[in-house]
Amino acid sequence: MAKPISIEVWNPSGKYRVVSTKSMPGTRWIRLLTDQDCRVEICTEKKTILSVEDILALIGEKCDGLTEDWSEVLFSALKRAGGTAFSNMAVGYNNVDVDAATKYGVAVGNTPPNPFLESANFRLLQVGVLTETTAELAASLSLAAARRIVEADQFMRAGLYDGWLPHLYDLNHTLVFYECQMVSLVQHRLIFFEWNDYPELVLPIAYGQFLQANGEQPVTWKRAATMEDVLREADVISLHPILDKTTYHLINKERLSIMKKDAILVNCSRGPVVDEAALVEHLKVNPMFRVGLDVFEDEPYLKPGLAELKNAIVVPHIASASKWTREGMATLAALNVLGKIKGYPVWADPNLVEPFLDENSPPPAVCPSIVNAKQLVLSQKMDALIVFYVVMMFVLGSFLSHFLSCNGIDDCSGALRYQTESEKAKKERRKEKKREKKEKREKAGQEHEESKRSKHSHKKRKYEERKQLNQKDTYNAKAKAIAGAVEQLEGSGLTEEHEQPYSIQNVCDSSESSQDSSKRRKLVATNVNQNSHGSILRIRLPLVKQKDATLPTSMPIVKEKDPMPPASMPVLKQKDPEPSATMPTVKQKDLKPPTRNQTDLDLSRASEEPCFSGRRVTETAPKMEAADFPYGKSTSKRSRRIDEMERQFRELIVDWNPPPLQLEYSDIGNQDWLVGSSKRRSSHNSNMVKAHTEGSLSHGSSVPSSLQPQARYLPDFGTYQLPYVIPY
Ligand SMILES: O=C(O)[C@H](O)CO
Repeated sequence: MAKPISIEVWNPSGKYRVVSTKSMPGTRWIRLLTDQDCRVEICTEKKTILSVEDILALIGEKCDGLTEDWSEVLFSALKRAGGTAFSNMAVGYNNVDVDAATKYGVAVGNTPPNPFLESANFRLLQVGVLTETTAELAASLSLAAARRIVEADQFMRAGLYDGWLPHLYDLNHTLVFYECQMVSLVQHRLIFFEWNDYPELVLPIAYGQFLQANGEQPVTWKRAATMEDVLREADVISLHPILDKTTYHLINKERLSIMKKDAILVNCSRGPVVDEAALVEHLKVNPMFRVGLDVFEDEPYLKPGLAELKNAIVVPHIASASKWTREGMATLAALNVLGKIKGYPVWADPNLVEPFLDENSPPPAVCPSIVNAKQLVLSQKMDALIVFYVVMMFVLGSFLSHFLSCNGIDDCSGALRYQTESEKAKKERRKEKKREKKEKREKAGQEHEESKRSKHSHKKRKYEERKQLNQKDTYNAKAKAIAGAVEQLEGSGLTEEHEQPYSIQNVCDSSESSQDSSKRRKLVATNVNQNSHGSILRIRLPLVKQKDATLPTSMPIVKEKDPMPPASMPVLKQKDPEPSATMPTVKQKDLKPPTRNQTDLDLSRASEEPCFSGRRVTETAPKMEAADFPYGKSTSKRSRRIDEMERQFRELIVDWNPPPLQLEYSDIGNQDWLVGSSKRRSSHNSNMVKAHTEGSLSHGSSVPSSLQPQARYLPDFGTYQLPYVIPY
């Protein structure tokens, strides 16, 4: 039976029993535990190192957590007592059998920095609780060794100093740091000591960046390919590895032998990293070789002979010995235990310790650093800063993606896409509407001119119609070619656009159009579906002004109240009836040949235009039959009806050739009673006909076919004047 261990108890009625084998710096760690219903027992034994029996006695029969050097025996004892948490008050945990702890389901905490946790390198300047303090000591030992401070101190105490000498204790060294997370921070401290005037400092990139960021000239640095290279070249070597089987006796007899005879070796990591016995021998035969040691192979003991060597500086494992660091370590150790007892998740970024160390705010409800968290499958928790960072990256990513796509840049493939900015589209639409209104005004004026044009012979009109038909055919051919080219482009994926068009931007989109907006939407949808891969390519053809706007264009003109979907062909004015040879800007919907609804448009136009014989309609009709017409039976019926009417109109009126007349007397010109106010306008026509009639009479011949009566359009009445009027 082990003798009783002296303890002090905090919060005796606490639900959870937490034992500390040492009195740790500060009181915050105690408060954090007691606030969470923990009874805290602190060993007050004068012994620095407790025996296994002592610890077993401390554990007792019920213990929830504890801090001290630990092995299988202790972990099994802790397990038996119901304990699930252990924490080292140290970053290093070579004193802990982590596998045994894991076997007994006990979480092992440490006090970061922890270079071997995945998140350790998350932030460049993340320092943990020990880093800077350790760096300070490494730098101090380097400087002390380099400047022979301890020797100089002893020299003075021995009364040997009798005046200044030119070569007393001078030195010029290169610094090298081997395998450490703390390099940049060690160097940070070195800059604090203004060691950057040394000719060749071997430094990490991060330090150079740090200096530059602070407006300083980066010191030169280089990265050695092998450790041997470092050892051969360096004047000062500071060791900061963890201790495991790969770093045990890292510095041995052979490696010592390749180092410069006046090199400096510093060790603030773990004693067994250096073969201390070999070191003692090396120091003896190389009096200018110096060491600064914070840790020892048989700590707390020194290898025989070391204590007598003047070229060795030895300090009692004080690398972490600053108030802030040591109190911070105590806090982190306590929070590891508390977090496990409470079932908190594990902090995902253990080197980020500030949230735990801020005395003015409660620490996060997490375990700061559990080294066997993965093995125990403990859940992780990111700190708010990391979450914020991740969220921001996501938001920025989305924004960037949106920005790229809005600017026609495919962020995945890098391919360019046509622009789709709705702003641009709106502007275009506004322009289009203005243009359309202007056209309508012009047309209205042109229709007034129309009566003047009646002097055109039927032949000429037919010629013009044919010409227009040719133009239309040419246009259709070109439009087809363009559509083909566009299809190719679409196929190539170079110009694809992955959204529905905002509207169809041609005259049909006029605000004056009574076209039902839902129909417009339907049309959009239809066309979208027609697109094999769902992409839409928009190219707009420039509107070309007509030279003579009075004549019907070969392209359909959309009437205001046309209930049908917009024509697929754009308005093309006559000035340049051919489509532009340059790449036109036609919207994708504009690429189809005219469809049935265009016929309606044509017909409606024809019904206004006396010169419009209907032939064009007849000729266009077969094409339209073949055209893709997705609007259902009723519309086809209607079209057929219109076709029929058109045909009758043509047969009865347009193409009607009356039999030769024996004109005894004609009162054909005397139609004023019929047209009333249009008398003045029509009088010219009447007179003309009359003159011809009279001429015929005088020649006694039949009326030439060109003078055969025709239906005429009376624009003021919006109706036709038939060749023969039967008064009633
Ligand atoms: O590992 C550590 O944390 C240090 O060696 C303690 O000072």
